[in-house]
Amino acid sequence: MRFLSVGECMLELSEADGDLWHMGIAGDTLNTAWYARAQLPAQWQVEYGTVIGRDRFSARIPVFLEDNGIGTGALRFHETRTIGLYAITLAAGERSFTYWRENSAARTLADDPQALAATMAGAAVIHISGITLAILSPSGREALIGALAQARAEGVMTVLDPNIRPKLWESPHSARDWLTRAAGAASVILPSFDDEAACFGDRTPEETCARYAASGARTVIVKNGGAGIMAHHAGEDHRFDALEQVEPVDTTGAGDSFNGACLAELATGRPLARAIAAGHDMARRVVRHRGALIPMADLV
Ligand SMILES: O=C(O)C(=O)C[C@H](O)[C@H](O)CO
Repeated sequence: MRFLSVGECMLELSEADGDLWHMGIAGDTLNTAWYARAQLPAQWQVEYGTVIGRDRFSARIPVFLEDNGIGTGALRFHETRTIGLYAITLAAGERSFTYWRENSAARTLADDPQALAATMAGAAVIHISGITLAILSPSGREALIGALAQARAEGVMTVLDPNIRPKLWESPHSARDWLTRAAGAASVILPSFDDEAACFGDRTPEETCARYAASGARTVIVKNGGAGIMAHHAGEDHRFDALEQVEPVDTTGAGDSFNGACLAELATGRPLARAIAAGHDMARRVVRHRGALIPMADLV
């Protein structure tokens, strides 16, 4: 069984001490693959699909993936571009990002629809995010949504986390339009309420859940920063209580880690409540750690 996550991973700078910064590798879809790897049984293959360059910084990516049990069969190469970079700044544990990624190799990941389809062939789960869409050209977005819709029609679990980053979209209108189209190709949608409220004007998690359920997804789980979760699954609505809150050190990757653990449980046929509990447990660990990724050795 193959779990494939497609998007952009970057060099990640997180503050260490004054002018010293720690360099890691992260990116929302990679983060989700990472936590899915930690949660899935060993017989599952987890792969990360992106485009990287031929330079030394890009060369770190396949080594990093392989060292951590993530397959590189879906990696492709751009001859002249390189990978992007982002830095995390923190205010009372809440993160914000600065990006240097305008011309990254990953922006070309859907330029060749045949190569994209070959990457996706044979996967049981395909995960993308709103960031994957936001970085693409309009024709790349069309190609990616088309490939996802095709996979869904063939019975693949197709997953969208809208993960809305206003800085990456041309306009709020464009974000709403493309995300609504992508939602129509997803069987599982994992939005975060605060992002959706800001972009779509949803007043409650119930509204977010109903809007995405109307696009035809089998499963919608509305993350809410550890507060109560609203979900829709197999035609029914469900509410899950808030869990005990933890004091965050850095919230980077919280939603992605929730996705990874939760999807691992759903993909292996576990009940919704167990999948949500696994997602929460993972996210509570991640917010107590600096940067998006807890070392794999500490997870498995
Ligand atoms: O913002 C992005 O594009 C990133 O992928 C950086 C972070 O790792 C991600 O946003 C966390 O969800």
